[in-house]
Amino acid sequence: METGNCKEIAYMLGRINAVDEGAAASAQRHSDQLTKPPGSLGKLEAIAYQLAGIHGGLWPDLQRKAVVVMAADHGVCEEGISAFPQEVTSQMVLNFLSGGAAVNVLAKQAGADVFCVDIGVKSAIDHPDLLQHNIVRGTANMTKEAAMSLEQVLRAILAGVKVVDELAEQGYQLFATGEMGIGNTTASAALASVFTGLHPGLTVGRGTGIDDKGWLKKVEVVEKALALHSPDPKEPFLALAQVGGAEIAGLVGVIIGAAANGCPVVIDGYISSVAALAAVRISEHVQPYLIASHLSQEQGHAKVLEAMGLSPMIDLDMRLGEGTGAVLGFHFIDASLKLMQEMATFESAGISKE
Ligand SMILES: Cc1cc2ncn([C@H]3O[C@H](COP(=O)(O)O)[C@@H](O)[C@H]3O)c2cc1C
Ligand SMILES: O=C(O)c1cccnc1
Repeated sequence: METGNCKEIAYMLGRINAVDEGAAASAQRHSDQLTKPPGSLGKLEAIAYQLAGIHGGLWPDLQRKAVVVMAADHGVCEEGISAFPQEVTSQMVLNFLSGGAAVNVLAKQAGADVFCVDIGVKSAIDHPDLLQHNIVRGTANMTKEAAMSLEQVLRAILAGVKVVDELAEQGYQLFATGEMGIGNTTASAALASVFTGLHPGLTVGRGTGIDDKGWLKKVEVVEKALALHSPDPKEPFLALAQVGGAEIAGLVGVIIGAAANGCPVVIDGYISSVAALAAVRISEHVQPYLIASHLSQEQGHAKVLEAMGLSPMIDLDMRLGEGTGAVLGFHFIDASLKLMQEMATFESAGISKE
C-alpha cells in the first residue's frame, strides 16, 4: 500500500473529534421544558440532541447544505446484473449537471446544492461544473479480478475527503451522500454480505428493477465474487478494492471528511449505507456523525443500518439513490432544529406540568 495515502487517511481519521455528550444532555434538558410530553416528538428530538452533541452546544446553524453525488462505472455490468445499460451512468451525470434529475428537484426544494463528482466514470466528461476526481475509468469485473487496486481505493477515499474539506471551507455545514453507477447495487450487496456476514440471498435486491430470473443471476454473481476473493470484514480497504466500487469508496471519504470537519452527514439508501458501514468499520468514530434518512426498498438495507445502530427517519418505498432520500431528510433536520428553537416552554406558556 502506498504509505503517503495511508498516512493521509490516518491523519483524517485523527481529526475526528468525539461528540460533546454534555451538549447533547443539555439539548435534552431544554427539549424536556418545551410544551409537549417528554420524548413525544420522537426522532425529531433524538436528531436535535445528536446535532447539539456534534456542534458542541445549542443549536447549530445548518442552513448551507450540500449533497455530494459520486458517479462511477462497474465492470460487473458485463454479467448482466442491472435492468439498465452502463451508458446510463454518464448520461445521468449530464442530467445532474443540467438540473433534471430527481435529486436536483428535491435538493432545490430543500435549499441544498448538488455537487456531482466523476470518481470512476468510464469515459471522461468535460463539463465546467463536474468535479473531476477520477481514479479509475470503470472498475474491473469483480467475478474475474479485484474491482480496483488498494491504491485506487485510498485515492477515492481521499478525493471524497477533499471534496468535503473544500465545501466545508466554502461554508457548507450539513452534508448528504448521493451516488450514480449502474451496477452499484451488486457491489453494495457484496460489501453488505462481507460486513454483516449475511448470505447474498439476503443482501441482493432488485436494484433498478430486475425480474426474478435476473435476481437469481445477481445472487450467483455476488456469490462468485465472494468465493473468488474471500474478503475479510476486518480489512475494509481491501474489501472495497475486491468487491466495491469507486463511488462507494468516494462516499467513504465524504463521510470521513464530514466527521473530520465536525459536520453531520445524512446517509441516503442502500449504496450510501454500505459506504457508511465501510466507514464505520474503518473508524467507529464516524458513527455519531451519521443520520440515516430513509429505508430503501432494496433488500438488506435494514440490516446494514442495524449493523451501524442507525434507524431511518422515513420509509417512502423509495429505491432510487442519487441522494434523494438523504435530501428529503434535510427537511426533518430543519424541522427538528426549528422546534427546539421556537417552541414555548411550559413556564413561558403558563402550562402546568403536574
Ligand atoms: C435512469 C436512472 C437513474 C438513476 N438514478 C439512480 N439510479 C440508481 O440505480 C443504479 C443502481 O441500480 P443497478 O445496480 O440495478 O444498476 C445506481 O446508479 C443508482 O444510483 C438510477 C438508475 C437509472 C436507470
Ligand atoms: O437504495 C438505494 O440507494 C438504491 C436502490 C435501488 C437502486 N438504486 C439505489
